[in-house]
Amino acid sequence: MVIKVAVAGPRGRMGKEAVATIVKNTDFLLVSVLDNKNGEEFLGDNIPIFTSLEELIFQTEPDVLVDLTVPSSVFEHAMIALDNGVRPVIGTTGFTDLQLDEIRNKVEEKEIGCIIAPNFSIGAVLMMKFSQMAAKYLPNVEIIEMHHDQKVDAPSGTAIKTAQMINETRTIFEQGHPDEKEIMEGARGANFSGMHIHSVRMPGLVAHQQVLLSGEGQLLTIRHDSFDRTSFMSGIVLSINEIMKQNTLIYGLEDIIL
Ligand SMILES: NC(=O)C1=CN([C@@H]2O[C@H](COP(=O)(O)OP(=O)(O)OC[C@H]3O[C@@H](n4cnc5c(N)ncnc54)[C@H](O)[C@@H]3O)[C@@H](O)[C@H]2O)C=CC1
Ligand SMILES: O=C(O)C1=N[C@H](C(=O)O)C[C@H](O)C1
Repeated sequence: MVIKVAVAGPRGRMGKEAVATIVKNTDFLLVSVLDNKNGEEFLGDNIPIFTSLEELIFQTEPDVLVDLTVPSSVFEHAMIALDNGVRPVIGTTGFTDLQLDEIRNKVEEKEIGCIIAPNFSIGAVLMMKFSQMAAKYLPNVEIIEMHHDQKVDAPSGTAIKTAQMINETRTIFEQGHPDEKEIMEGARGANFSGMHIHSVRMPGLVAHQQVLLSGEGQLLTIRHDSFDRTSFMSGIVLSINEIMKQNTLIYGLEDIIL
């Protein structure tokens, strides 16, 4: 069966790459795209562009909505898709915990699958998993994520997910000196259960993260680099195929890849 796919954010950095990947894949049919800044009626020769998700769903009946937009619209897209029986595959980051809970509840109510993948690249998923394993033995953790300077959310979705996974194996404690004081605000980064997350934004970067884990007299560094957005595409293909078989919320690809 060919899977009918719609893409939200088709003209963004990730959206363009995803559209090209989906069009090339003979298991998928790109039926429509959702963009907030329209001007034309079609993307390429014949893919209709919509500015209303409800209208897109009504007219083109996708099985899956791939969302690669912005933190301020992704939650609404996910809820509309689920309410209309369309399975979301979400790469957009910047969800709040409350929004994640609401999506989880909606997925349970509707009994259709939804994937939220903070990072679609296999290397990044392995970096998160290895960091989770290592933190059990080396519980002093600092996460340094580095991205291009057009990114609107900080910390990155990958850094938050890494910290959440580490939190499952690391005994919670406040790192650093008990009397530590920031002379300049933000010097120690964000604090997640006592471990710290630092966000770097610079032109020329794509998506990079290193996790520093230390113990007595030793430091382990686990690093992943995405040099190109093609690194995310196999995860998007896997997610579109997988979500057709699922009826729960999958948050992070580690549960379906590893
Ligand atoms: N999960 C993953 O592996 C990855 C996730 N991302 C995330 O994907 C998202 C997009 O990243 P980029 O492509 O770099 O951003 P971008 O800014 O290049 O693209 C976003 C696109 O969404 C469009 N857009 C904004 N609001 C919209 C709406 N309401 N409806 C439809 N389209 C809308 C914009 O016009 C823009 O073309 C970000 O949240 C980023 O963090 C990025 C790379 C990998
Ligand atoms: O905005 C990006 O570029 C990326 N966003 C995701 C995140 O916030 O973790 C995934 C990847 O790091 C690229």
